[in-house]
Amino acid sequence: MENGAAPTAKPVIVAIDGPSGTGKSSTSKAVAAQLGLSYLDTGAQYRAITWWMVTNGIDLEDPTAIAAVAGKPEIVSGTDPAAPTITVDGVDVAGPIRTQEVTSKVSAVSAVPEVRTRITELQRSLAAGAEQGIVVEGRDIGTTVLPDADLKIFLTASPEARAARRSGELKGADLHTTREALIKRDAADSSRKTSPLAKADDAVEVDTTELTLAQVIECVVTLVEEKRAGK
Ligand SMILES: Nc1ncnc2c1ncn2[C@@H]1O[C@H](COP(=O)(O)OP(=O)(O)OP(=O)(O)O)[C@@H](O)[C@H]1O
Ligand SMILES: Nc1ccn([C@H]2C[C@H](O)[C@@H](COP(=O)(O)O)O2)c(=O)n1
Repeated sequence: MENGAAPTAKPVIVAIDGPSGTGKSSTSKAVAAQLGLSYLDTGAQYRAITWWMVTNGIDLEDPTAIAAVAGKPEIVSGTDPAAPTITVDGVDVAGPIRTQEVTSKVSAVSAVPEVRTRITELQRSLAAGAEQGIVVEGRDIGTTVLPDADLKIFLTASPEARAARRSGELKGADLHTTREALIKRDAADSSRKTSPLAKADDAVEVDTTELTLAQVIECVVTLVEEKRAGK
């Protein structure tokens, strides 16, 4: 190098999409931490705006009512993979956005185009500001939010494996009920008109059904490293 400075790696943008319980959050966080990248959980942003709507008594059966207030809450995501944060109007909502009530309503709110436009702007701005690069996980990252991402991954797993993982988290939750709820949410997320859950044509599909989390992380780290090496 002319000035003697070490060459700096170009920021890398990684998009990880897939249905619920395929391991997007666990994988993305670990890959980002291992590679020194930022991390963005876009589902948390949709959950945060849903939490705000529930808290403020917005009629979630009425897309026009949702659209009218979509610009009101200020949503801030912290992108350190070791300690990701999410606030709404300065309130830490990391816990409240994981309640059953929010989970059951988030698909309806996230289907409203004005909500998606708002949240997509936030996501693009965070990705553009990530100095080392970022791992962004969600449903439409490779197709809509960051179509020029350096690497796109689409995680899948059987409904049975996903339900077993979720039941393990929700101590004692009934496997059948959990499986049905996952399938219902996936159907809603895949069938909405605006940027549905979908695999980008140029995404690498990884079926995690028979893989441990450690194996999935290793697989994605290798794919990012190969991409960075120009392979
Ligand atoms: N390959 C795997 N094998 C076993 N368990 C896994 C695997 N990947 C993830 N898990 C576990 O499954 C659960 C769900 O994973 P995670 O939250 O990462 O999925 P997700 O795709 O982000 O789900 P959602 O979209 O609903 O947020 C977690 O408890 C996680 O530890
Ligand atoms: N890019 C995204 C991310 C999430 N959503 C919606 C659809 C999901 O059911 C919901 C919650 O996501 P999770 O926390 O389970 O990852 O948010 C979306 O529409 N687009």
